[in-house]
Amino acid sequence: MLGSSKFCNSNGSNYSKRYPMAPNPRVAKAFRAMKVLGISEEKVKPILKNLLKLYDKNWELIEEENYRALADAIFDQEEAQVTEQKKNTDRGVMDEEARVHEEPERPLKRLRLRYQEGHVSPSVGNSSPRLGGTSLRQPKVEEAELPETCPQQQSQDMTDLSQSNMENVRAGSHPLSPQPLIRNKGKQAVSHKPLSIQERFEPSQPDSVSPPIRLKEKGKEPLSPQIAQRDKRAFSERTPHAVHLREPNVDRGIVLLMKQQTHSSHALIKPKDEPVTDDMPQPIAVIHPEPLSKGNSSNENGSIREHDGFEPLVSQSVHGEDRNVAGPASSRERRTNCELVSIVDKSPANLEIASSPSGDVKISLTCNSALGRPDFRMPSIDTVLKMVEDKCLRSYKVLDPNFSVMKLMKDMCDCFLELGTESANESQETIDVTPAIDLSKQSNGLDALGARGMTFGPSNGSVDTQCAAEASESQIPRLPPSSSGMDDWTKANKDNTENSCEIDEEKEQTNLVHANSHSLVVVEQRQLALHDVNDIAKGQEKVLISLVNEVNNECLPSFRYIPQNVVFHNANVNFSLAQIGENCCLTCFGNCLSSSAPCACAHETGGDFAYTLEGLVKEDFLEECISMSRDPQKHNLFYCKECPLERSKKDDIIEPCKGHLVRKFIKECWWKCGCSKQCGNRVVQRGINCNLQVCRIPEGKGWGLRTLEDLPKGAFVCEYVGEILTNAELYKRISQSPSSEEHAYPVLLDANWGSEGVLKDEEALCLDATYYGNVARFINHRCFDSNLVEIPVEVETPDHHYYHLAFFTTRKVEALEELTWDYGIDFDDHDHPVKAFKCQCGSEFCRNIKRSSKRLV
Ligand SMILES: C[S@@+](CC[C@H](N)C(=O)[O-])C[C@H]1O[C@@H](n2cnc3c(N)ncnc32)[C@H](O)[C@@H]1O
Repeated sequence: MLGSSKFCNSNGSNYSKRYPMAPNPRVAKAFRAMKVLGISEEKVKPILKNLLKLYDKNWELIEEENYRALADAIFDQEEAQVTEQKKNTDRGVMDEEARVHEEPERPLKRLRLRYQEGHVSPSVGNSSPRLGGTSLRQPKVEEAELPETCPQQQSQDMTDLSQSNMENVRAGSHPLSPQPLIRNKGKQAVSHKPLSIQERFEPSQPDSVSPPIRLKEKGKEPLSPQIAQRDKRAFSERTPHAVHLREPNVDRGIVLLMKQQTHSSHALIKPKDEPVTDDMPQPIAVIHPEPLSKGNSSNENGSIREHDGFEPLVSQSVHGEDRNVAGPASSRERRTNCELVSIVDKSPANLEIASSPSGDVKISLTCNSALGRPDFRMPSIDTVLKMVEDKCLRSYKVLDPNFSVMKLMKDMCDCFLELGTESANESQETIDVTPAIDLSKQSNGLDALGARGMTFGPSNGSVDTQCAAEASESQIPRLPPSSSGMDDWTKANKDNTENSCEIDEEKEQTNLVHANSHSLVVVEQRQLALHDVNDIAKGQEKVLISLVNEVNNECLPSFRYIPQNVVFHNANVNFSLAQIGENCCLTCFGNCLSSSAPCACAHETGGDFAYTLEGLVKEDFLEECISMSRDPQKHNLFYCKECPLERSKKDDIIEPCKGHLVRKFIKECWWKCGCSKQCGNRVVQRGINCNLQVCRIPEGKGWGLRTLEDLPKGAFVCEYVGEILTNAELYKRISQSPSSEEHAYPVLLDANWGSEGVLKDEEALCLDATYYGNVARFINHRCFDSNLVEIPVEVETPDHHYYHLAFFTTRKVEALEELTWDYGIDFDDHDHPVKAFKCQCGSEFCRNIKRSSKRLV
């Protein structure tokens, strides 16, 4: 309940008397709030009235931050009166600095200071004299750190200004001549008129001494019409110099602006018109992490806070000794000559760094009400702030005599540009997977172009220490536990454009984790990428892989192109590199294929190499592989005692193993061998070498892959690349997938299961190219007489749990022929987690058709 005293003004008069009607409770509350600050009702009333008028009765603006606007307006008026009085008594104008120090802090001011202190970045805050730190020193400003000019960008910026801001400009406009602008990370100084350091930092004239930058008091200026006008003028001074730098493809901007030196005849560029307001720190940087759509400068209440762009929510000033390189101590009050200015209506959040050459620094973050807008993406500001904090602020010891505001500003711009660049790259590129073992970097590695290897490696500490360092030199792509591919994948919105078929992806981000043997995990945020019709691999392969659709308007399914396998989190692909050394052909030399005695790698293929000198798979080896594929029953089938596949189904009763082919492996030489990187026993690891094209297949098979050149029999085409998963992981994935048809891209790595006892779940691996894959994910199935055959290829490890699955031609293939392989599907197995499709392979031996006709009969 409200006591009567709360309704009394300082004179004891009662509201009910003053207001015959019941007093507006908001008015009463305002009076009460001011009373707490020791301000009488009498004083409050006229100002409140004015404010209500000014804010068009928008009480929220008056009430916010505990009636800050009201209190500020009252203090401003008081200040104006005091100044007037002082003038009248002919005591001269007191320097504002002195006044600030002499004035006891009024209650609200103290409150505000505390508030501001609490929000200041720690590094700067710590240096604050208020917080017991030492004074900031005069920053050393180097010529090289001074910014460039860019008149075009100025004009660009002008067009970027919102209508309301333009009105501000018009209201108090005093256009200034073009100023040097910060560009190109602020490194080089390019001005219309080259200026010497002296010109930039000549001492101020005594009468132009401005007060030291003090804590910015939000809401202080624009509360009275005059003050509002002053703020407009301040804005007008800035806008002509604002430059809105935009990163290509990045919807964010940095607005850079040179602040004109206004007080001194030795100013950087002499002002012709308006002086700069003395009492506000001059922002040197305002970062716009995410500009919003044009033309909306209102906050959610529909009101426009014109000054928000210049008045930081948080700020800190630190006073320092004078360390001016070019002038005496009096120059401490001068301001730095450059600033970055926000365009309020476009930016939901601004980061400002303001300083004076005397070392006063203000860092502020302003978040306006645009935060609630759907197009506002908060993570970016977090990222920006964190980066700025880490890279700039923490690394700056502001007490360091070498501290330079210009350097700080430059670093900050660098951070921001870096972020912008990263973002631009993200939006353009497909996934960038660093090979786990970058063979090209090894001492006797492969040729730079061709060197490839599997991208898995030690991750659970089971790696021999001798080799761990080698392995950990590069990162091992692993998918994070949280990323189940399917879970993380957002189906792309499809958008057809005239000459391209692009995935207009949602802003979904998927993580790819690179882990190394030290379990260092780096999570990379990647956005889905557009497919480039000229090269869906986007330069990740040695050759371009183009894309055409001459059949319909459909676009490629959403996936990320990876040139090498990546490890999904549970897959156990650890192996001991040391073991490889033991059996490896350390003594081989040059090209193993032309050596008189085959090296140890040939043991795997019966003492003879699988490749010809031309790099083709030898006829007999190839034919055996083809035969295995076409007629598995004629070959060695292995039946597990307890099949990991059946186990993965998680049925109550584990069904008997259906059998696995015991396949023939090719073992390639690699960097541990003594041979050269041109050794002919290195084929698959060199990657795709022929001209391939992803194209739409008319016969209802969706997309397919074709060759654009004639290929001889036994030629390597590509390997099947995807995520390395355990079968358990795959089954889980499939069961969680809305449609098993979506999951049409797994292949089992069971070629060596027969040589094992009971396989552990984590040893039963497969490749899934649904979400991450290479060009092989487009190869369609053909029963029996396909023109490709898959051959297991061992490169890095004798551990046959993991291997490369490589495709070689089964015959001569002509240019433009579709490439196919026999998936080995049993079309009668309705128990299989991946639903079989209705085969359209067109082969006269189609197993699907046969079965249908049998049934009909
Ligand atoms: C590895 S993908 C091949 C690329 C796929 N066509 C696409 O558009 O992305 C396998 C899927 O392609 C389709 N497919 C492959 N071979 C097929 C065939 N012979 N007949 C019908 N559909 C086939 C099936 O939908 C199958 O699940």
